[in-house]
Amino acid sequence: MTHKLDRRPILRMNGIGNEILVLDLRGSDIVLEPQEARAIARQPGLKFDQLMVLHDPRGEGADAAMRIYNIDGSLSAACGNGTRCVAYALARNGGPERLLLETDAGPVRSRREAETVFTIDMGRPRLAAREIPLSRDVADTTAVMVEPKVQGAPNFFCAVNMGNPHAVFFVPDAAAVDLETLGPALERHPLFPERANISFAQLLTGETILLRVWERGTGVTRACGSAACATVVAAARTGRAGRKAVVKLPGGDLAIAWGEDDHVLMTGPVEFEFETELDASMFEECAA
Ligand SMILES: N[C@H](CCC[C@H](N)C(=O)O)C(=O)O
Repeated sequence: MTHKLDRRPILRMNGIGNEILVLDLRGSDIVLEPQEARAIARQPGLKFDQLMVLHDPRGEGADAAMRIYNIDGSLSAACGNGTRCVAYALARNGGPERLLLETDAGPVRSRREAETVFTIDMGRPRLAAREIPLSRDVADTTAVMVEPKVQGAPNFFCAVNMGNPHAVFFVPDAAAVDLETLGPALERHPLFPERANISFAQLLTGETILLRVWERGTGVTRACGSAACATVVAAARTGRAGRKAVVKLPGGDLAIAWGEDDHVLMTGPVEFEFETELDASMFEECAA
């Protein structure tokens, strides 16, 4: 049996514990179906939080276009940790140290800071209710009321779109939050027509924030880069912290800076784990 993805190399990496696969399909017109992404996630050692697939760019000067799959096969237009992994994947073996990547949320730039440390320009946060998107037209997205209420959840959150939708709840003790229960209930709350990534943030100092995240389409992860960006934007908008902060996630730290030009920069490390190949047998169930 043959399959369009047979013998395609795939890299397994992580960005501070966010489990990432990178699949470079440039030079082909192959598009991965959601069920094929889910089939890859079922392979031993290939379970991922996000699968970053590279395609030929549409525009001049861009290095690649990215399609980003969650473990449930749904697509996200942004993934900070995965974008650092892509930057490493293309820079290794003497490739470019600066990239321009196309996403459905607009262009994203990366630059190498050290062997395995990269800064990603995640672009401008979008803050209007229809841009998050929220299903209610609230004027102030810094304090959106959870209505209908969710038992055990705080009543208010700050909404930020970083290319993907985020709800940030500030709590006194992030470790005490029941993420497995509140995460799914809030991800699919009627306020979010496209679902949302759900963050619980605890201010440690004016420039250090502890963060735990339930990711849309994936669940609990050890880190989420776009959520770290959304959290610093939310903290700055509400006067809780400055525009530069270190966000401490279960898998490690990210340095976030919301610049005067409105762009959010995220700096952090990546770890290369292994390279392997896809093979046709992985997709047998998809064909059935
Ligand atoms: N882990 C990613 C975000 C994944 C977001 C995805 N779960 C969605 O928006 O559907 C990050 O580092 O930014």
